Amino acid sequence: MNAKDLIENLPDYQCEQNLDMINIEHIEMDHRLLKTDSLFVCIKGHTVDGHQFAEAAVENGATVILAEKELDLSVPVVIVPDTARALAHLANIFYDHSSSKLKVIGVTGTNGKTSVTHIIDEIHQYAMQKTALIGTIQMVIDGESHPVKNTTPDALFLQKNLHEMVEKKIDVATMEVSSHALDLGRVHGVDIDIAVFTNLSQDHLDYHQTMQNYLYAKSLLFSQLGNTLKHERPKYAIINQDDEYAEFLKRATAQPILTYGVQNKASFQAINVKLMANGVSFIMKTPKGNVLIESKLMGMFSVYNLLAAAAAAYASGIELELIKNVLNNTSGVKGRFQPVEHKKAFGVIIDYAHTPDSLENVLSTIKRFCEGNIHVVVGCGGDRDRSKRPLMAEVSCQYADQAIFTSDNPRSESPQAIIDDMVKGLKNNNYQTVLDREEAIRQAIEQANAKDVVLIAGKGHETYQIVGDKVLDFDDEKVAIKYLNS
Ligand SMILES: CC(=O)N[C@H]1[C@@H](OP(=O)(O)OP(=O)(O)OC[C@H]2O[C@@H](n3ccc(=O)[nH]c3=O)[C@H](O)[C@@H]2O)O[C@H](CO)[C@@H](O)[C@@H]1O[C@H](C)C(=O)N[C@@H](C)C(=O)N[C@H](CCC(=O)O)C(=O)O
Ligand SMILES: Nc1ncnc2c1ncn2[C@@H]1O[C@H](COP(=O)(O)OP(=O)(O)OP(=O)(O)O)[C@@H](O)[C@H]1O
Ligand SMILES: N[C@H](CCC[C@H](N)C(=O)O)C(=O)O
Ligand SMILES: [Mg+2]
Repeated sequence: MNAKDLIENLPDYQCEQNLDMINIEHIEMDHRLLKTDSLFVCIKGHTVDGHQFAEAAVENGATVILAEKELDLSVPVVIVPDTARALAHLANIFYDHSSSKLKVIGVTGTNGKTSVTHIIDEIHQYAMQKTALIGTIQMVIDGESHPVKNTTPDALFLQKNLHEMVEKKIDVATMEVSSHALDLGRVHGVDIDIAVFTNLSQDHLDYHQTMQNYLYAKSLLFSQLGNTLKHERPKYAIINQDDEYAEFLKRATAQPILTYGVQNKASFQAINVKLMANGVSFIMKTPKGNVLIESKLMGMFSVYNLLAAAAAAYASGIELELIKNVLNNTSGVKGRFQPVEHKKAFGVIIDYAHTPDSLENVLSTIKRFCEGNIHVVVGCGGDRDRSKRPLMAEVSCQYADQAIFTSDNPRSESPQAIIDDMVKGLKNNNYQTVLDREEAIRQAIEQANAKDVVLIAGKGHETYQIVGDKVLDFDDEKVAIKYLNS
């Protein structure tokens, strides 16, 4: 693409040099990945300032630099007030507004995004549509898996892959939209058709500082719904009517709304809910009549996830009978309330609960059917919201008979200091602290008797432990199996 034609799309830029004869084949924000004929965008990050790589970028093949300040370089420098915003805008144009050429479903909320996106994706696949999925675990394009760094990728990765999806004739892309992504504008320009809200509870206060800021970030998915210049499909907001922030989020959007819930009247409402030891059942009231749902997924939180996915699929035009079939057959996501297969007389469950609310949901679900004692192994991530640490410890001691507090991705923090934060002020004493996660899992399994349940929480599908800068192999399931078989 001609550099001048591309850059002229920006509302506010300065460039002293001539861009007429320059061809842009790639846009890049990481100088290590540069190819020839590239536009390099300097982003001021949380760790480093990308402007410091501009010179190296030119050496690596950049023919135009987009920056927030003047730089003395041998190639033209385009100056804009905000390079991150400009990048999202330009990537959308460079990749030809790809999001407007396929259906995009975005799911936000503190808990349940991965779970709900997977069910929505399954429903569309069952309806014979070609699908893509972007989220915490991976990006999947028509069955092909790609690794991801973030739950919601940066604008460049996102636009590039939406383009790939259009090339591969994907009908519907379902993506998790994190609050960080919304705050940082990673989805600017993405023409989302159906926006889903799961719930809001405490997490990420290291980043957002207050719950108001966190709520505001989440609300951007709804206030930006339908804001893109080019869009052809109708828009829908899908809101959890039982969440305390439902009304705020409904007011954030001007698009049609479908609600779901259990306690309050909603477009998709679960009545006669039965929470059983082997799943849930309920009557799902819908705008097109009632259907009986009998699912293997566990707990009240799964009822909400099933309703959210059903409402989104309905808004997407899928037949109710088909939605029902998938809800009744879905087996959930790896690392989410996942039973470990073994021959002992107690249960072991791996789960990704890493917030006070999700931990409470999972533990209270176990409490409903556990006939023995509940053991929980849990830690809190380093370089993440510190204020959730004592809350997670308190919930653990409140619902479990025995808690073992251990490490979960300590990152740059001292593992002991994280555990100290967890137990500071804790009134209960039904806990131990075991720094080494493998040893913690071993002890929990050793302590379990017949009919007990061991919950290993916080890491779910993760196959690593981040300690300092090192990413070490660690898989809760494999470790549990090792001690269950010994
Ligand atoms: C705080 C945050 O969101 N950070 C994201 C950000 O990293 P950063 O700001 O530290 O970037 P940086 O390293 O300072 O680099 C700045 C610029 O210099 C460039 N650079 C850097 C080094 C170099 O040698 N050359 C170079 O060109 C980089 O490509 C970048 O353009 O940009 C990176 C690239 O897009 C992201 O991967 C990174 O996510 C980090 C890994 C992260 O942990 N993010 C978390 C907080 C996050 O976003 N989480 C949410 C999930 C939350 C949930 O599940 O609810 C998510 O969506 O993943
Ligand atoms: N609707 C829900 N409400 C509360 N807790 C839930 C809900 N759905 C799932 N959970 C719990 O939260 C954990 C994480 O679920 P999931 O991975 O679907 O959430 P997420 O929003 O994608 O999380 P992340 O922000 O880390 O990507 C699950 O393992 C389960 O314990
Ligand atoms: N998306 C969440 C995942 C947390 C998973 C937990 N294992 C941890 O590392 O804290 C985060 O990045 O905060
Ligand atoms: Mg997720």
